[in-house]
Amino acid sequence: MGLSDMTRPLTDAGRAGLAALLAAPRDAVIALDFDGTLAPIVPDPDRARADPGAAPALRALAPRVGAVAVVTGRPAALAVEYGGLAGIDGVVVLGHYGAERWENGRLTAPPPHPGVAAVRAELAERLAALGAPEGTWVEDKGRSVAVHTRRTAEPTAAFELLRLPMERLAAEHGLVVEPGRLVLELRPPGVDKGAALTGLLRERGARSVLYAGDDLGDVPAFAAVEGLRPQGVAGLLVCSGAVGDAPVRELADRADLVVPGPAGVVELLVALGEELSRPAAGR
Ligand SMILES: O=P(O)(O)OC[C@H]1O[C@H](O[C@H]2O[C@H](CO)[C@@H](O)[C@H](O)[C@H]2O)[C@H](O)[C@@H](O)[C@@H]1O
Repeated sequence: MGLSDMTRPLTDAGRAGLAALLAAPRDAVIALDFDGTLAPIVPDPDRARADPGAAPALRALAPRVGAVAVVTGRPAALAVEYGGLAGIDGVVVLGHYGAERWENGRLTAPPPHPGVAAVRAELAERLAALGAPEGTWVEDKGRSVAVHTRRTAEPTAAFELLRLPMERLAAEHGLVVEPGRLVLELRPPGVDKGAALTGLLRERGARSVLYAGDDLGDVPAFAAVEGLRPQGVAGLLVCSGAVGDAPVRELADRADLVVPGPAGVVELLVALGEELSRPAAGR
């Protein structure tokens, strides 16, 4: 297939990022968000699965680059399961915004934050008292709890109704709210995808990075890539423009390339794999 017009960056910085990745792939990290980037958005988070082309594309890329990483708000083990990543050598999964790390079948994680248990105990009563509309659904993620409004009759209105009260509840217990696509996640502070990505890039001595994301939780990773460019790490920022929902404007505006959802991300990954499998000078 090769790099088509759809998979070519539109900015000078993005073209420089892609050129650096192709010239020295072993010095490159390819890092991807999960929901909305590798997996299409669906109403029930338990049913989210990576695009069928994602795992084969990552399997082809992993031996050719410095690292392939999935950087997600999901528990790392769930992203491994829903992504079909278990048997792919060289994939690192940074879960819970970087609090967890899965690599070679091993999960490392800090002890749970006590505020999560406190919020868990109070949440149902608080939501009822706030008049949370029917369809409001709580995802218990172990290290955090996420309040989803996608399945209510008016998801955006429900999200706005709950946003401030959830911020207050989180603060009462030393947590923060991570807003996402029709979801308010109450989670421990001190981690974000920017710090998680930067740590991995430093660990691998990366000289280039491709990062693809679709949601507000990916903004710190975009900012990290932008901040590393002047330090000599070339970066290609890809926005997975959600199919169905409007794309997150902040990401689309900062991206070097916008692709149509997970199918577009997979098309890009496949094209990169093919490009890297061709014999080329210097590789
Ligand atoms: O960092 P990510 O991998 O993008 O995870 C962010 C959140 O994704 C999930 O919620 C989103 O996807 C769901 C399934 O498609 C969708 O129903 C929901 O509306 C989206 O917000 C996940 O459920 C959350 O726990 C993650 O934090």
